[in-house]
Amino acid sequence: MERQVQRLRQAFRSGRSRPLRFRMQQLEALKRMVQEREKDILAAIAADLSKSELNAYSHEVITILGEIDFMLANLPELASAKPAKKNLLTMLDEAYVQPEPLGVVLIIGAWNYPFVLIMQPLVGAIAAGNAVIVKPSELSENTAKILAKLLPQYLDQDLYAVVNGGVAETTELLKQRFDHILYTGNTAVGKIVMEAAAKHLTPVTLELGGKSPCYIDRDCDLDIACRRITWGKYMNCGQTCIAPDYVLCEASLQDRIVQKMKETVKDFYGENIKDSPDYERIINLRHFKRLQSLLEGQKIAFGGETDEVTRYIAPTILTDVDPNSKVMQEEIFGPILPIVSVKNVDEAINFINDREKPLALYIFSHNNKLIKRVIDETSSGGVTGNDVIMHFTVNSLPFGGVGASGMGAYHGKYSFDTFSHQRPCLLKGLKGESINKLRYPPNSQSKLSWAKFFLLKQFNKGGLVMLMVACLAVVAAVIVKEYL
Ligand SMILES: NC(=O)c1ccc[n+]([C@@H]2O[C@H](COP(=O)([O-])OP(=O)(O)OC[C@H]3O[C@@H](n4cnc5c(N)ncnc54)[C@H](O)[C@@H]3O)[C@@H](O)[C@H]2O)c1
Ligand SMILES: CCCCCCCCCCCCCCCC=O
Repeated sequence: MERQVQRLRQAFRSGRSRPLRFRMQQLEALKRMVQEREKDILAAIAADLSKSELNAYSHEVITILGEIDFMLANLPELASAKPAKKNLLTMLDEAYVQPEPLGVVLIIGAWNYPFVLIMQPLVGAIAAGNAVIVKPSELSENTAKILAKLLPQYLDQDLYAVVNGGVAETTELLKQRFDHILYTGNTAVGKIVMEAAAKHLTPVTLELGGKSPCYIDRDCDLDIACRRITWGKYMNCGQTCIAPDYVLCEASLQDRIVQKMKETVKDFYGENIKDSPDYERIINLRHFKRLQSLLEGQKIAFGGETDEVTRYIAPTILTDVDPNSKVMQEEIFGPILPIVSVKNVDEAINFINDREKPLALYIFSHNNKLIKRVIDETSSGGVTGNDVIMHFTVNSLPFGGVGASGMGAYHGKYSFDTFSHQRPCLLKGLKGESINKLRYPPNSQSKLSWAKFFLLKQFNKGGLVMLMVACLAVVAAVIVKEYL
């Protein structure tokens, strides 16, 4: 591992990853890879997640092509130096912010969207000019293999590497020094990553999880709300970081919600859900049994059927759920939707604020003021109003968590910024030395007054005129002294 990281560091030190043209070429190659090897990529995702190739495309590939196109269109501007406002002392100088690559970065992906969760950060890391090691999840082994096979065929092999493996290999990798680590996965491992990074003062982006609440107001279109919640909850068999984890609503709405979601499930997946190509399966037996245990002691209003052989769990809704029951103590990350009754939106807000900050928050209401109030009085990684999941698809929005659901963000411009150092640059001339006497010792009250005047810029309109006059006098004096 150490030799591999050193090799990438040497390649980074060569400066080859910095020229804009090179970065664009690598991104264009990545796009070619996705397009030319689409069938292999879809087959790998499908095999890992028991997913149709249509869903593999719409859940993962489409996002990556969109991200690459965004970066190709915007990279020249993103990577350009940004002129900065100056103060009176530096008004004759050049001040700007220069984005620069961080160095060698590590991207650790998770199994539930195995292609997106490696490729989307990779696009940003390449765009920012870094060398990159990606470590796909060992649980989505087919996607991990295809990435290890294809990326070296399309990308510069000295600057971009794939390391496959599980806990042992990831642990070894985390002993190395990186210039940034973007980790996607559960909170417990997020702490391990952060602890390892701390040893090298490596900044981290932690894309974690949590229980994303979905509040349904009594004043809302229940048909549309239930259709959208059903889509986001049971997509990928509920194994989505920002899936609505549980519903909060007044008790009087519960039965109608169940009925409408039941009808929508039938509409989406047909009479025999098991036969639907659009309904996936649980990733492994460990998660299957974990999810089965969450059903124990619960009132199953809909679904609940399971098949261990195929790791099938039916779209399931639980009603009258006790907030202290097991299903409400951990991220569900499966096709089980608990409904917890609250008296009103005040109680919903308190319920949300009494728990860890979630990765996402959803509110359904006709009342936009209520939606904005819930947003203002709670916190979450992100929000979608009157829908679920969709904030993930807007790459002008930063995607990330807060508190226990993560730190940092990426997507679009935010990926570029995450993998860049925004370097402040001030270029001064060698003239105008007389003004610098203000800061040289010996200090004095007069110098201090001038310093306040030049640096604090606290003056009223009248002072503005005085300022202009004073500036002109100073500039004239400098010109006379320095140039004549
Ligand atoms: N915020 C996001 O963008 C996002 C996206 C997907 C998933 N998630 C969250 O991720 C979680 C599901 O992912 P998961 O954790 O089951 O995925 P996972 O099991 O694939 O693990 C994620 C990565 O961590 C590594 N890993 C696992 N255990 C480790 C250890 N002890 N030491 C070092 N590395 C280790 C794995 O090799 C893998 O690459 C959920 O909480 C979900 O909400 C978040
Ligand atoms: C024609 C409309 C197509 C809409 C496609 C919507 C795709 C949603 C993709 C969601 C991916 C969520 C990944 C979240 C990562 C956490 O698990």
